[in-house]
Amino acid sequence: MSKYHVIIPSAGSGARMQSAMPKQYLMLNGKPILRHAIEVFEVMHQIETVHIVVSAQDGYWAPHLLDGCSKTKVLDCGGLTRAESVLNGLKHLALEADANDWVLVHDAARPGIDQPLVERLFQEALPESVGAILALPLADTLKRADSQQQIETTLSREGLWQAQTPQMFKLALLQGALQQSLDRQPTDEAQAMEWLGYQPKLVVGDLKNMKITYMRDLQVVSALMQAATLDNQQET
Ligand SMILES: Nc1ccn([C@@H]2O[C@H](COP(=O)(O)OP(=O)(O)OP(=O)(O)O)[C@@H](O)[C@H]2O)c(=O)n1
Ligand SMILES: C[C@](O)(CO)[C@H](O)COP(=O)(O)O
Repeated sequence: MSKYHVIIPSAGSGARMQSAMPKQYLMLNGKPILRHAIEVFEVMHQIETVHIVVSAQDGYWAPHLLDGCSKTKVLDCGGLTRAESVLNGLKHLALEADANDWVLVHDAARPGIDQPLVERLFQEALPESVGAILALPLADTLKRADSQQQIETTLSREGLWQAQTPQMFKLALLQGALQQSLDRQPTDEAQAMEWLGYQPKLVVGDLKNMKITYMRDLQVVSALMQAATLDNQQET
């Protein structure tokens, strides 16, 4: 029976956020951003291990960030790119997990993940599928800008999705794909798999699982997460 492991890339500098510290350490709804995802995976019985990959240099990691966690370990093997951080985490995981285990890669900068979304990924990543990612079909019209930031053309949004995470693949397959494509800097795990000719499944995610990239995203994600919590409380 395949097991499920999680790698949380959390070694970025958050340059686009322009905050005093890397964005994954900023407080959101009462806890550091990186803590939200850790707590979701910690309580899921399907998840065997969680490894959070941090930068050995960022100086913000502190052991208390894993208080109360029993299956999460920190790896200070963050790389220069997200793909490198993920690959370094996979190399460590490969020392203790089976090649055929599933690994879910989830951005620390996506605190809005929740258990139903992860279980949707499990259910819809068909057994014969090579893997799957959470994603959202594009809702807005797409424009391409020229160098003057004027509209050059309108692009069809037919069939276009915005990738989210987790992105779930078999451990050895993903490690090999990232190893082979590192110099091409895949923007996500799925792209490394696509370059090998695979077609991972797209599973509908949620707006609250958006990536915190810019300062303005903090309020949006905070509000979406609080609204979801209220909805859950009203349903119970
Ligand atoms: N060398 C890197 C770069 C990014 N990440 C992680 O990958 C996730 C998504 O990346 P992104 O939003 O681009 O984060 P940053 O690279 O920190 O942001 P920026 O591009 O604005 O610097 C984040 O959780 C980030 O910490 C990582 O582990 N290692
Ligand atoms: C993996 C990802 O979050 C999917 O949308 C995205 O590719 C990360 O990109 P970033 O530039 O590292 O934020």
